[in-house]
Amino acid sequence: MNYIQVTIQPVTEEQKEILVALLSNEGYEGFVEEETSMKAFISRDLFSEEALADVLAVYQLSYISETIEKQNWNKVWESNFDPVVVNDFVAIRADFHEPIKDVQHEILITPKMSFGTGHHATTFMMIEEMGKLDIDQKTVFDFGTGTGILAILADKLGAASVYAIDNDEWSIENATENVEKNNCGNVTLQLADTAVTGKQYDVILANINKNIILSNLDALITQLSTSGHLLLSGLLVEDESEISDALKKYDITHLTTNSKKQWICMVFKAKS
Ligand SMILES: C[S@@+](CC[C@H](N)C(=O)[O-])C[C@H]1O[C@@H](n2cnc3c(N)ncnc32)[C@H](O)[C@@H]1O
Repeated sequence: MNYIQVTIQPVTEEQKEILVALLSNEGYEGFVEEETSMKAFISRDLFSEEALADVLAVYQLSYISETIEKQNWNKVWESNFDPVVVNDFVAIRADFHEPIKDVQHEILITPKMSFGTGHHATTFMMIEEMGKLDIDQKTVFDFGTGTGILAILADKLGAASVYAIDNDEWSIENATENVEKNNCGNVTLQLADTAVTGKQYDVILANINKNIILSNLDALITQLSTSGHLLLSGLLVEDESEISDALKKYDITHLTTNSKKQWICMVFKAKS
């Protein structure tokens, strides 16, 4: 499958954060941020000049686009992938990096076309919040697994089982490789595009975006076990009130909202 690489330049740090959110909603799957520019990738059949122009019109930005092959895409990722360390809790690296010392958990990721290397503020905050939960022997659902990073961490934190889904075939392929690389025997991966699974979970992780979270909210809440935790991200600061309003009709307590750059991570607990 061919991809379209869109290069946007010049672009500020703040604009990059917002553009990642807006372009994700349009089907863009990967982003590489450089000093004054960013690259965004989308499969050719989803690319629309009109939709891109609408998003970029917000900041009156210009772009160039080119068709690229899959293997070039991977090289772009690899050359841009530096290890990420989340406090002394988790280090995320590729196997071509040196091992990272003095962290509780190391996660190996082959950075292909999937989102989830720890570089993004949303993944970083989800990892931080997972570190505050007791996941040992718990059942976990990871909605929108990307590279599988959060599912892998849940397994390393002792989860009894982790069910992780993504609607992107490349992500499932990449997550499968990463789950194997990290010897995570309790993770099950599935290609799926809805949070409806018909099962209950002690911990539900959803780092996606506002629209997908809102359209799956009912399933996310009703599948949460008594006293279970729900972690939501992929949300911008301005999305918080809409999510809070949508959750008012459910028996769930809002514990915290953390923020990093323009992004937030919201933590909820089901009532007992
Ligand atoms: C922001 S990434 C998060 C990846 C990873 N969980 C992390 O925290 O870094 C969101 C992921 O959700 C997937 N996704 C988007 N819409 C989805 C849907 N309707 N059903 C399942 N997965 C979806 C995307 O393909 C992408 O891999």
